[in-house]
Amino acid sequence: MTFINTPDYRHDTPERLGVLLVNLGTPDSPSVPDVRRYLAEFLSDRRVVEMARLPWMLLLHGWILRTRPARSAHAYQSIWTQEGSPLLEIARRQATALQGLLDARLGGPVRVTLGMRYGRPSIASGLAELRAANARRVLILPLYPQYSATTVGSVFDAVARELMQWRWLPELRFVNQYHDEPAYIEALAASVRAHWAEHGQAERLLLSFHGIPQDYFDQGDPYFCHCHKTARLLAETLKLPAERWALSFQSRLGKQEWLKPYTSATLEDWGRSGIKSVQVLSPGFSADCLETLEEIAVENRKLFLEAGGQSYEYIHCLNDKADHMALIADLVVRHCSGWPEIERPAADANELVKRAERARACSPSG
Ligand SMILES: C=CC1=C(C)c2cc3[nH]c(cc4nc(cc5[nH]c(cc1n2)c(C)c5CCC(=O)O)C(CCC(=O)O)=C4C)c(C)c3C=C
Ligand SMILES: [Fe+2]
Ligand SMILES: [Fe+2]
Repeated sequence: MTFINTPDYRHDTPERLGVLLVNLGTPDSPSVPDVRRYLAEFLSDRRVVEMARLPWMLLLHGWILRTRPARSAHAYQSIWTQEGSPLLEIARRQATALQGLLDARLGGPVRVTLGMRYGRPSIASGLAELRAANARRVLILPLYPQYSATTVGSVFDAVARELMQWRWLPELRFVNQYHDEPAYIEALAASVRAHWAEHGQAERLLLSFHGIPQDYFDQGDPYFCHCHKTARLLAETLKLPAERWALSFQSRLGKQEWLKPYTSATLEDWGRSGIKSVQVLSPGFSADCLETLEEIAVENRKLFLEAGGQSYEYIHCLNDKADHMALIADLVVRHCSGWPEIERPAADANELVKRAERARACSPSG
């Protein structure tokens, strides 16, 4: 076997714990060629599109990648900022905040890096940074609260594919989901309450999650159930009666049936049936992105107002809010329990040096 990614860890420097924060990823720029490249990578993922390969590749390259990039690029241009794509910029802020929290709590033995499932910085580059930091233990933390094979499963594939090329593997742990974590539900509830304190309460609260094809759920993907549990716990925490809120699924693509009810249809129904004011939250997105800033905040607003609604407010994702990042830091600490960086933090910095010295005795160069 040829290992492409050598040389490996070092014997002579203190060991660290690495945290790879992962999110979906975004194009390098909102230009049509960059969006096409991004969509080609994303939509070639077998976890995302389960259709038989040959017909899907013909459809993808023969039609979708010739038509969709222009439309998607236009949408990306509308949300792009000086800092670039909101998803990536927020992910960077999240990584910085998490590093700060873990440093304050553990005194410095943890290195946080970022890896995007599609586009850059890649999962491979994030793992390489962790290896360069001598992170012998690694926690993979996909920032998807609800598990789906299309997202979390796909992150696993990318990590495994990269590590197949390493000779010296890290110890590895993986966060699968955190859809019912009390601190996550409480952070969502706090963001809704803060919005209510400033703007008052609308007639209805819509909890809109990214959809997946219905067929994936029928075959066993637990995503639908995770979304429902998150929504129920949030409504209970907010003490919202059933008639004041609903759950829906957005971002449908293609002609097949996706999870229902659709966000767009729900908002149109509400507008037509005399509901005047709504607030919309997307609890499944840990960071604002195209799907919230354009599809929810702009497109769906238009649908509701055209159907007769009068007031439409979008409540932002948790992004790098303090309570959100504190819960992520807590997830890290709990998932890494038993590992030395967590169990014997700052007070034992000397111990780390001593261990590095002991290890040097058996390194080829030592
Ligand atoms: C076949 C398609 C798709 C599945 C299944 C899917 C699942 C899924 N996606 C997210 C989160 C995000 N998706 C985003 C954008 C996006 N999603 C799809 C397709 C599927 N997603 C496409 C083609 C796009 C690109 C934009 C477009 O052309 O419409 C984003 C935003 C990325 C950004 O750059 O801002 C996120 C985030 C989840 C959580 C999910 C399943 C649970
Ligand atoms: Fe998506
Ligand atoms: Fe979308």
